[in-house]
Amino acid sequence: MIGVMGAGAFGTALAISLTGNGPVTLWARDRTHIDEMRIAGENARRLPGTALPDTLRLSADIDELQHATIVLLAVPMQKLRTVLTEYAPNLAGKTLVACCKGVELETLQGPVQVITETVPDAVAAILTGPGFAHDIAKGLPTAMTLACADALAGGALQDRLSTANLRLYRTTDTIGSELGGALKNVMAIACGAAMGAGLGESARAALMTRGYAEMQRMAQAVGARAETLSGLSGFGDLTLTCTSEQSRNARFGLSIGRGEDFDASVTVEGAATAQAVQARARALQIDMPITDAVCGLTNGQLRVDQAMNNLLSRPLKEEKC
Ligand SMILES: NC(=O)C1=CN([C@@H]2O[C@H](COP(=O)(O)OP(=O)(O)OC[C@H]3O[C@@H](n4cnc5c(N)ncnc54)[C@H](O)[C@@H]3O)[C@@H](O)[C@H]2O)C=CC1
Ligand SMILES: O=C(CO)COP(=O)(O)O
Repeated sequence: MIGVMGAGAFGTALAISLTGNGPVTLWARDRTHIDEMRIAGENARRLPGTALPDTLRLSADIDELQHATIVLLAVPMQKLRTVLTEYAPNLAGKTLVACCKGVELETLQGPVQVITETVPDAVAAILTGPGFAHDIAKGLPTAMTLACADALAGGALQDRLSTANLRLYRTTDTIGSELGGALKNVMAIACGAAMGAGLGESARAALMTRGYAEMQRMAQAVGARAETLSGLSGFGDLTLTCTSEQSRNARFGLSIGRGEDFDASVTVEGAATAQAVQARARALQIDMPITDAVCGLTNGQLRVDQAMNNLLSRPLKEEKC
């Protein structure tokens, strides 16, 4: 049995998709939400419009994941440690697959390291890459990355979690995979802000490309493989997120560019991640000007015109990572 913790958009979409492979239990901490989903036959709060399969088990009782060998962790990055710490006794010895994208603000760690610290005897993996919850829930064709440092366990997970429409590629590079997914959200905020402020598609292409150079710089400084960043979890997800208004990070950026308010209850991973990455980049003396710009935009210290001016007035340089 596969367990999914977190009945948000992504957890629900993965749970729907995986029911074709065998028994799945979707767990949420909020019993009222579970009852609502049982009555409505859909997750109206987070994934309206897609029916939940009859075979999908819904539960607010963590003991129902007792027989799950694999548990997907589909909660926001900044909540991952709290959830894992609370339920560590229930999760010991299982294969835990992070489905979140980001860097923890307090520790500057990614999801795999957070799993390893909180549930030391678990096998830790991450599922990341270009895929919107709504697309996956509808069964549209999607390809993503499954990263696990243990190659054997990663191969087994790839088999268990791939479906007819969700094609997983495996890697042992967990650091590169999680950084790609975390950093693309920062770049999506930058791209959204540029589009919202009317700076144009050429500016967006420049931000995506130089943003990708920043992603490569940071990833390689912390031991990731360059090829991982050029794959689905890096370049693939950067492309999707920076060019689609389905992305909440891009929409958040758009609202900044347009000077509009944004619903604070929407999960936007890139804002906290930008601050965490900036702190890590400073400690490692890595130049990340677009990340700096996003920090300034999201903490209200910079307007879009000031942020763009900072980027444009940097010394001219040779094009490289
Ligand atoms: N929505 C999407 O298209 C995709 C999302 N992701 C990633 O998945 C992660 C989750 O995102 P979504 O599901 O979209 O967000 P969401 O906002 O739809 O859902 C988050 C869920 O986490 C639950 N949650 C929050 N704190 C919790 C806690 N302490 N204990 C238990 N549950 C808690 C919330 O109740 C909510 O149901 C993010 O890191 C996101 O980047 C990755 C790929 C696609
Ligand atoms: O990560 C995603 C698609 O791969 C979803 O992006 P948002 O979190 O910006 O909506």
